[in-house]
Amino acid sequence: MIEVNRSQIEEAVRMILEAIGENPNREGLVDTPKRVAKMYEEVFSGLGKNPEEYFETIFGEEHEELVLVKDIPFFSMCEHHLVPFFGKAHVAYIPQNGKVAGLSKLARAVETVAAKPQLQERITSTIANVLMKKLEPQGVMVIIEAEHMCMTMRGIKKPGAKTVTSAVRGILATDGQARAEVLSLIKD
Ligand SMILES: Nc1nc2c(ncn2[C@@H]2O[C@H](COP(=O)(O)OP(=O)(O)OP(=O)(O)O)[C@@H](O)[C@H]2O)c(=O)[nH]1
Ligand SMILES: [Zn+2]
Repeated sequence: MIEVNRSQIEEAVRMILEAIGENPNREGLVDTPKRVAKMYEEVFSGLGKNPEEYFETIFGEEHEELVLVKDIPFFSMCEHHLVPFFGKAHVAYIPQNGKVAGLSKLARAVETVAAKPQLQERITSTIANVLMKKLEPQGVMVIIEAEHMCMTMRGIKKPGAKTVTSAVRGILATDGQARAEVLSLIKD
C-alpha cells in the first residue's frame, strides 16, 4: 500500500481554496484541507495494492459452470478531472480445474481496482485480466455501467447518461450462447 502524504494534500487544498478566491481560514473551511486529505486517503486506497492477492486462496470445487456476481456497487475517480464516477459492476466467470474463488473476492477486486485515479475501460479490463491470470477459467466477462460526474455536473452536462463497458475473455468471447446467458442473467 502507498502511504498518502496528508500534509501535502492539505497544503494543496488550501492553495486551491485561495486560488478560487475563498478564504481558507474562515470557520467553515478551516478543517476542510484535513477532511479532503483524509477522504483522498480513503478513495485512493487502491494505489499500490495488487488485486491478484485476493485470489491466492482458491477452493478446489469442481464447478465448471457460470458464476456471476452482479450489481456490485463501486465508486471511482475519473483520472482526467478527479471527480467521481460510480455505478455497478457485474463479474462473471466459468471456472475449470477446481479453481473457484471466494465470492467476496470478486467484489474486493472491483473495489481495489476502482480506488485510484481511473478510466472505466481500465477498471473493466484489469478485473478481467486478473481473473484470467489467477483462476485460469474457461472464460470471463466483466460489465461495468457507470455515471461520470465529469459529464453530469460540468462540460457536456448530461445527467443520466450511462457508460457501459465490457471485457470478455476465453469461451465467453467465442461462444455467443454462453455470452447471451450471462447478459440475460445480468438484466434480470
Ligand atoms: N474513455 C474514457 N473517457 C473518460 C472517462 N472519464 C472521463 N472521460 C473523458 O475524458 C475526456 C477528457 O477530454 P478533454 O478534452 O481532455 O477534457 P475536457 O476539455 O475537460 O473535456 P469535456 O469533458 O468534453 O469538457 C472527456 O471526454 C471525458 O468525458 C473514462 O473512464 N473513460
Ligand atoms: Zn472526467
